[in-house]
Amino acid sequence: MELIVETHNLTQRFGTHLALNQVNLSIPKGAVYGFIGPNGAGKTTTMRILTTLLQPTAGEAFVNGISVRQDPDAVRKMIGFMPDYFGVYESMRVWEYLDFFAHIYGIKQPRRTSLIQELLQLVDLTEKHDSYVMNLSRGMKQRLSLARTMAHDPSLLILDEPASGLDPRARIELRELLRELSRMGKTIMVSSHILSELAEMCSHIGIIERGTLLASGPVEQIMQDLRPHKLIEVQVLERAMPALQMLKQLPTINDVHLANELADDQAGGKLAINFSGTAEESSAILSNLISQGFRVNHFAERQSDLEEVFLHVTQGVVA
Ligand SMILES: Nc1ncnc2c1ncn2[C@@H]1O[C@H](COP(=O)(O)OP(=O)(O)OP(=O)(O)O)[C@@H](O)[C@H]1O
Repeated sequence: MELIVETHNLTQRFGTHLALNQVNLSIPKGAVYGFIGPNGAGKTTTMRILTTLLQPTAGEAFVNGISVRQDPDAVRKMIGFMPDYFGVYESMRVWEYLDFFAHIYGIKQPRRTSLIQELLQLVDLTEKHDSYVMNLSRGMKQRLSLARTMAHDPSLLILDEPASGLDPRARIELRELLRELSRMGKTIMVSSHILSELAEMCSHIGIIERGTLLASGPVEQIMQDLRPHKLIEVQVLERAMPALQMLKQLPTINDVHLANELADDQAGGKLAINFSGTAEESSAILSNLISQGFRVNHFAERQSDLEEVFLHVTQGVVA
């Protein structure tokens, strides 16, 4: 597994306050890495170090194997950073805003003009080419800001709380955009203090609290490690009671109960399975039901699981 971000005992002090405490991050190339923690956990501080805006007190951070301390210029070329504030560009037109940043990145004409068209198309703002930034919605501003971070074609995007303050539609649009960027081969590190904002779009997550990295890795693995007990919901079209009896016999199941009242023994219904096995074992439960003639029309792990992992790991303490 090739890593694009690696930190070794990364530590940051502000006076006597320990904002990061020996953080060891590993982000594989191509990952969508959700960096999650409550307010004040140290997310922005980590991102500022990775983007070379802040020198760490101790420890090391590498991007594509290059040290942020030793060669910050090379690191900057590989990173697109979207901070959690937009900045004061309200009286610029959309194209001027992108032109300004592309110019700073050293992109010459006529390439700059075509690049602006490409970036606007990517973030679905082509029609806003001549609009003033101040007239854009918050979601549009976020997408424009994201377009800006892409101007020099970086391989790593670091996005600080991009979904904060967005309405549900804008959030979905942002999620789609991040998926598209991921398909284009970008590695994305994205922070939030709300896990559900990130849960569906991340391949990996890191959970940080009070400067300490509590867990980090592929989403599935974190779920497996931190919340061995899962809840599987099953719905059968009929014979819920016999299905319950059958499931009780399976050795991989800790407990199973009916999740709704049944009209009679032959009625269909919902079952809730408490289970701590692997994905293969959960698939075997489904095979068992089907091979014994039960007609299953729903079989799923409960969606709130990741949220529970987060609550379980963090204590919700604000530093
Ligand atoms: N320049 C600074 N000087 C002093 N303290 C700082 C500075 N920057 C951050 N801190 C402190 O370090 C801790 C971590 O802050 P950081 O901004 O990294 O948290 P965060 O996880 O990004 O939180 P949020 O979700 O609120 O943005 C906080 O206690 C914060 O007050």
